[in-house]
Amino acid sequence: YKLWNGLKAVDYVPGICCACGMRSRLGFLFPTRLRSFFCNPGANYIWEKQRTGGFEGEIASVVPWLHGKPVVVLSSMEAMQQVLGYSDDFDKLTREPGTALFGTNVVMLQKEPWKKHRRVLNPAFSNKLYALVWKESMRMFRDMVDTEAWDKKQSVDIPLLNDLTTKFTINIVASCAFDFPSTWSNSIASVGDEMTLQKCLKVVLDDIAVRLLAPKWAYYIFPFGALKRVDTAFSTIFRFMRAQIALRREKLVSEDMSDEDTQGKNTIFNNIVKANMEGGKFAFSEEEVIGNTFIMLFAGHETTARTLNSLLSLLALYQDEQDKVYQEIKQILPDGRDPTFEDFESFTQIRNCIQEAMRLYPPFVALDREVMKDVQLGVTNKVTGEKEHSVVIKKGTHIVVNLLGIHYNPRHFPDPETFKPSRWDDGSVNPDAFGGFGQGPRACIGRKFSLAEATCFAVMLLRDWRVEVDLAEGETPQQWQRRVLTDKVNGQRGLGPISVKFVRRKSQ
Ligand code: HEM
Repeated sequence: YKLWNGLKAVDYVPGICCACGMRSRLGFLFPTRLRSFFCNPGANYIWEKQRTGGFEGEIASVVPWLHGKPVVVLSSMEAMQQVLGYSDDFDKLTREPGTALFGTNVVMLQKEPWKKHRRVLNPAFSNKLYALVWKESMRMFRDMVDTEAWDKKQSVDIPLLNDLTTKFTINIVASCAFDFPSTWSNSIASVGDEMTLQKCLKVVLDDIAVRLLAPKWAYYIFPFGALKRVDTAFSTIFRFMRAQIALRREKLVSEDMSDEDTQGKNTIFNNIVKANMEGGKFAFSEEEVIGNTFIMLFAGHETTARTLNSLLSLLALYQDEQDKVYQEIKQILPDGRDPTFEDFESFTQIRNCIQEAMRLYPPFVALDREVMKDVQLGVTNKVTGEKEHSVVIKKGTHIVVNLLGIHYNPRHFPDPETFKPSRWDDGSVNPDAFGGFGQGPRACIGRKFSLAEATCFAVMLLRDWRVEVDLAEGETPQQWQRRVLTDKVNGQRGLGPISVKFVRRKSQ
C-alpha cells in the first residue's frame, strides 16, 4: 500500500523502489550492502549513482515500501530553477531533522519564519565584512607560515590537507563572524578539554546519523564509543556556544547600544545576540540564538575548507592550470606585494578555478525541498532541453535537487568530467546551471565571505609555492583524481584524505 501511494505521489516517474527512503533515518542506519534483497540507497547514494553513470533521466524517483518518503530527484538546470525559485509551490522540509539537533536556524526554516532570521542577519553581510575577511585571511596565512616555520623550508609535506584548511577556515569564521580572537598557535579550533572544537565539528558531521537515531537514554545505558564521541562533541560545542553568548551579552550590556561605535558593529554574532536582547517583532528566542550561532559556525567554515581541498588538489593535478593562475598573480602583483581586498575581483583565473572545483566537487551535493501543494513539474528532453511533458507531483513529496547530477549533465557542461576553468568565461556554459551556492531566495548568504577567504588563501599560497601531488608509478592525473578524490568522496564527509606537497617557487 505504501509503495502504491508513493508511486502515485511521484506520478509514476521512472526510478527505483527500495526498502528505506533515500533521506530516511533508518536508511542511514542500515547497510547499503544488503541491496540485492533489501534495497537501501543509503546516505551516499548521490555520489554512488554519479560514479556509476548517474541517474537514468533528468527526473527520477526513489520510492520506499517500508520506511521514509517518496523522493523525486531532479538533475537539470530548468528543474533546479523551478524548485529553488520564488514560487510558493516548494519550501524547505516541514520536519527538518537538523532543527532538533542544532536549534531553529536560518538555513532550515520554512519561508515565513525564515524572513525574520534573514532580516536580522542580512545587515552583517556587507563589503565591510568581506574586507575584514580578506584582512584576517592575510593575517592568519602569515601567522600559519611563521608558526609552521615554512619560511625555512624549500618544500612542505601536508599529509592531511583537510586538517590544515579546516583549522584555517574555523579561525576565519571565528574572528570575522564572531569576533573571537584566534592565532595559528593559539587557535579557537583547539579549545575544549576532552575534545578540541575542530574535532567536535568533524564528529558532528561524520556521526550525525548516530545523533539523529539514538534516543537520549541510550547515552546513559550503552557504552558504545560512537555514542560517547557524539555526546562529547555536541556537549562541548553547546557549552562553548552558551559561554560565548553569555559573554557577548555582558559586553553588549556594558557598551552603550546607542553609541555610534557599537551601532557600527553590525557583526554576525552581535546581530544574533542583540536580536534576543532587544525584543520586539524580530526578537530571537534563546533557542534561535543557539541555532543560528551553531549554523554560522558550522556553515561558515566546513564548506570553504572543502572548496579549498578540491581547488588545491585539482591545481596540483592540472599543473598547466596552476601556471595560468600563477601568471595572473604575477601580473596583478608584479612587485611581489601582498594582495589587497581591492585586488579581489581581478583574480579571474582563480575565480574560474574555484567555480570549476565547486562544480566537480560541490560541498553540498544536493538540496532538499518539499512540495507544498500538488504541482506540475516540467520534464525536459535530455539532449535538446526542450520541455517534453509535465508530471504532477503530490503535496508532501520530497524533492532532491541533485546539484552533482546537474554539474555533470553534459547538456549543461560539455565534457563534464574534465577540470576546465576556462569554460566559465569562454561563453560555452550557462552560468545559471551552477548550483554550488544554491539559487533563488535561499541562496547562500555567505557566498562572498567564502570566495574572499578562498581567493586570499589561494593567492597567498600560489604566489610563493607550487602545489604538487604524489602520483603512483604510471598513474595519470585523471587516474589519481578518480582514485583519491572521486572514489573516496562521500556525500556526508566530503573528500577523503588528501596529501599534497608545497614546493617553494624558484623566484623566491
Ligand atoms: C564554499 C562555501 C560555501 C558553500 C558551497 C555554501 C553553500 C550553500 C548552499 C548551497 C546554500 C543553499 C541551501 C539551500 O538552498 O537549501 C547555502 C545557504 C546558506 N549558507 Fe552557505 N555556503 C558556503 C559558505 C557559507 C559561509 C561562509 C556562510 C556564513 C558565514 C554561509 C552561510 C549560509 C547560510 C546562513 C545559508 C542559508 C541562507 C538562507 O536560507 O537564507 N555559507 N550555502
